[in-house]
Amino acid sequence: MPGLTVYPPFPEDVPTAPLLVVDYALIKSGDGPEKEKLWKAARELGFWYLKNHGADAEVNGMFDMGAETMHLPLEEKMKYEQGDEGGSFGYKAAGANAIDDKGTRDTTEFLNVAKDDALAWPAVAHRAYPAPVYAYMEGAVRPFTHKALGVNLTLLAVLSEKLGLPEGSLVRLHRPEEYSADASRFIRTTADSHVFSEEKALLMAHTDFGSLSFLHNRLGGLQVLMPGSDKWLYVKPIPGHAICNVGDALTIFSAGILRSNVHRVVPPPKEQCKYERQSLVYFTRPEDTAVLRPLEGSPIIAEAVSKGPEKNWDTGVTAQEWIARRVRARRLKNFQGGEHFKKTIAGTEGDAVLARAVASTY
Ligand SMILES: O=C(O)CCC(=O)C(=O)O
Ligand SMILES: [Fe+2]
Repeated sequence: MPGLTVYPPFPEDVPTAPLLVVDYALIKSGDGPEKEKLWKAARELGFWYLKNHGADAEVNGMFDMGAETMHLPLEEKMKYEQGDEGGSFGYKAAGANAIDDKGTRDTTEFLNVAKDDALAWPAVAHRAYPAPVYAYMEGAVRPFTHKALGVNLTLLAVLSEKLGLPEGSLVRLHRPEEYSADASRFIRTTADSHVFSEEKALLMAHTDFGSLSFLHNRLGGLQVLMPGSDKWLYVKPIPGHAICNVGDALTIFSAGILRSNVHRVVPPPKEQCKYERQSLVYFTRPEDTAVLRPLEGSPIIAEAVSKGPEKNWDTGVTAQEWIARRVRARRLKNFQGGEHFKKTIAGTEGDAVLARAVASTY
């Protein structure tokens, strides 16, 4: 069973990013200092560890589901490919995406299972998935979706309060029963594509499109671009600790107060690179129809808007449009040269930061 693989430990002599550790049990009990820690992490690095999240069993079930799916013949997985039109649910084959402005093919495959399909099952909300998704639906996919929703909505409520928004503002933009691009993603790169090199990104430098990501890593490879620098640092996986991060939508809703930080995935460090890398993430994204612009009713957001008039945070697009554009831009079939790629893929990080991040990768 995949869950039984024993990996070499993350090397001790590799520098790592200083993520704060937030205790979800304390957050749930309303602990003031812990909420303050989350607030600090979400503004400064935009990444933090989350312990005591209570989803370990569901995460393990999802790794089993994902491994079974990935071991299906390519021909079978291709029946569920996400396509080139900007839809992100379903399977994405290795090589379907560009990872840089030269149009280099990626080597990462993944499967995105929509929250809407998990919650609607046995009815279908959006589409069909490979058989293991259904075999694990009751045992892992639905329970993981529920746990991830619970965690992320709880964190959103705290961030909403800290932003000084009217009660429930952020949670109301993420109602589980409304359609959204929320999804559980299982990611795999095989060991033969891991030549240990920080120059070879498995997942290009990017920011996440949505609101909050709830990530589970067993091997290293994830790196964050340290704010205000050109320095990439590994995020060390810690058993039982999720890695959480802020995505573009929260940056826009808060007029830049919350940080959607640039990150990437490179081959796992040292001995770890001999192993297939698998990871699991739940993306919480705003409801499809939510318009991405700073939220009303918070004095500090209003102040951030007035202080930064050079940055127009009002995108004028819905969450659905924002995500579809960025997904579409990555597909190699839609590649129309470097300038077009950089323009269509851009998130909230600003052209200069992304250009620097991409340039320093390749
Ligand atoms: O695999 C990982 O560690 C990170 C994945 C990621 O950043 C993403 O899918 O957006
Ligand atoms: Fe990401």
